[in-house]
Order: sequence, then C-alpha cells, then structure tokens
Amino acid sequence: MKKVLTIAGSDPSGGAGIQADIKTMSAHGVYAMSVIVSIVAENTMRVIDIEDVSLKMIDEQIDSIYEDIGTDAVKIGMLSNSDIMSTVADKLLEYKPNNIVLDPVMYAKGGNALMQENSINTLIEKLIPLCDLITPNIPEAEKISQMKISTLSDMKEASEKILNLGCRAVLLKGGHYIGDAIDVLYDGNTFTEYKTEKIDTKNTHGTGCTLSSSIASNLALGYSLEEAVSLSKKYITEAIKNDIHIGKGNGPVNHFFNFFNKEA
Ligand SMILES: Nc1ncnc2c1ncn2[C@@H]1O[C@H](COP(=O)(O)OP(=O)(O)O)[C@@H](O)[C@H]1O
Ligand SMILES: Cc1ncc(COP(=O)(O)OP(=O)(O)O)c(N)n1
Repeated sequence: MKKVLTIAGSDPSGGAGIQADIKTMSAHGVYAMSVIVSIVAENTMRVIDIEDVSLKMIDEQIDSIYEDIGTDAVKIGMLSNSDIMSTVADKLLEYKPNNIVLDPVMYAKGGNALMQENSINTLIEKLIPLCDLITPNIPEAEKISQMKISTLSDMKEASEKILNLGCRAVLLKGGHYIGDAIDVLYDGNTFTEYKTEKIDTKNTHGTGCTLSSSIASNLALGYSLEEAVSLSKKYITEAIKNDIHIGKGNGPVNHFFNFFNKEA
C-alpha cells in the first residue's frame, strides 16, 4: 500500500486540515499518516483559536514516521509561523521524501489568518524551493508573487513568478476566480488549464486541503503530475457536487462520494 503523510493543522469540525487530508487519502486507497503542527478551534463558520504544537514535538512526530514507515508522498498544509516552517523544511532536507505537495494555507474561508503575515519570507526562501508542487489559491498566489491577479493571463504570469522561486511546478487554483473554476498548472514548460463550471454551493470548506491531498495521493500511486492533477480536479469537483449540508456556515465536501451519496 502506498503511504502518504500530511503535515498540517487539525480542524475539529472535520472539513479541512488534517481531517480532510486523511479522509481524502483514505478515499484514494493510500495509507494516510499525519503530523499535527497546530490545533485550530474552528468550525464551518469561523476560526476561534489556534494553538501550535511545540517544535520538539513536530520534530519527533516527523522522525517517528521516517524511523519506521517512510512515505511515497508528503502533503504540507497549514504552517502557522516561521519557526514551524523552518522545522519542517529542515526535516524535509534531512529525509528528502519524494513528491512534496505544498498547499500554502494563509486564510480560512471566513477570512481568518491561519499563517502569520511575517512568515511569508520563510515560506518563500526555505519551503517553496523544496517542493515538487505548490498549490496556492488566488489570494495566496497574489501574496507570494506580489502581483494582483484578475485574469487568466495574470494567473499564468503569477505561476511563472512562483515557479522561479524554486519549486518544480505550480497549480494556481481558480476557485476564487469570477466565472468558471479554472486551475492552471505550470511545470516550467507548459501551461495546462483544468476547467469546470462553478458549482453553486456554499459548502466549500476544505476544498484546497482536499485537492492537494488528492494530488499527493495520486502522485504516490504513480501517476504523472499532469495525470494526478487531472484526476484530482475530477475528484474535488465530484466531492463539491455531492457536498454535505452540515453546520451553519460553509459546510464540507463529500470525500466519500464514491462510496455513498446524498440520494443513497
Ligand atoms: N464552487 C466551485 N465549483 C467548482 N469547483 C470549485 C468551486 N470552488 C472551488 N473549486 C475548486 O476547488 C479547488 C480548490 O480551489 P480554491 O477554492 O481556489 O482553493 P482554497 O480552498 O485553497 O481556497 C480548485 O480545483 C477549484 O477550482
Ligand atoms: C486546520 C486548517 N487547515 C487548513 C484550512 C484551510 O483549508 P482550505 O482547504 O483552504 O479550506 P477553507 O478554509 O478555504 O475552507 C483550514 N480551514 N483549517
């Protein structure tokens, strides 16, 4: 069985973060493992509080995975500050895992910050160069590339700027784009567009976590980057179409639409 690790924050409401990652990986038939770096008190409506795990415990959790099991892919999600980013980067340099997918989580859907503003330089200098793929949404890509993104052509220009920071590929997600849900993959040679109609739902909590975990799972399963992104775009689209009406705010997507659906 292929093994995929998520290094991210915990969402007790189950729609995003580590919980979404483990559900997604399990739905893909890979063995899911998790290193929790922050505990976030959040739900479908808001973020209430964040408590970071100590750097020592983050170190030891990562060591515990590589001492024993190892990984075929690693997904990185919410890293709330520079110290956590440096700790994770040092461990990636030590263990050199294959297939590192970074979702540079900065804000939750309600607008609450999940990453300290002053840690962006550490993200850019230490983490991004270690990654095979980075999957920013439009606001995150604007911060990293330091340009405004209003058009598809802006998305492509920002992808180029981000790739030049040293990662091997960029998937700029267009869920926040007006109009269709267009994601752009840039690998340094080719731009590939993945386009679906925007689904009319407020239940999009955890879409970014789910997409990046799906891509990491598909890479672990041996698909090429282009195939992995294509399969994962189909997965997130179906998961949104089969959304779950739970909570009073932005509800979760259905990670297990393949196993059951709303009509069943
Ligand atoms: N309403 C929607 N309909 C269809 N696809 C969507 C919708 N919202 C987001 N997506 C897709 O979900 C994925 C996550 O995108 P996005 O919402 O931009 O990320 P994030 O959750 O990090 O903000 C992308 O593939 C995007 O195109
Ligand atoms: C613990 C935790 N990690 C990440 C997020 C953000 O997830 P994302 O997939 O971008 O989804 P939304 O927050 O936009 O719904 C989170 N909320 N919590």
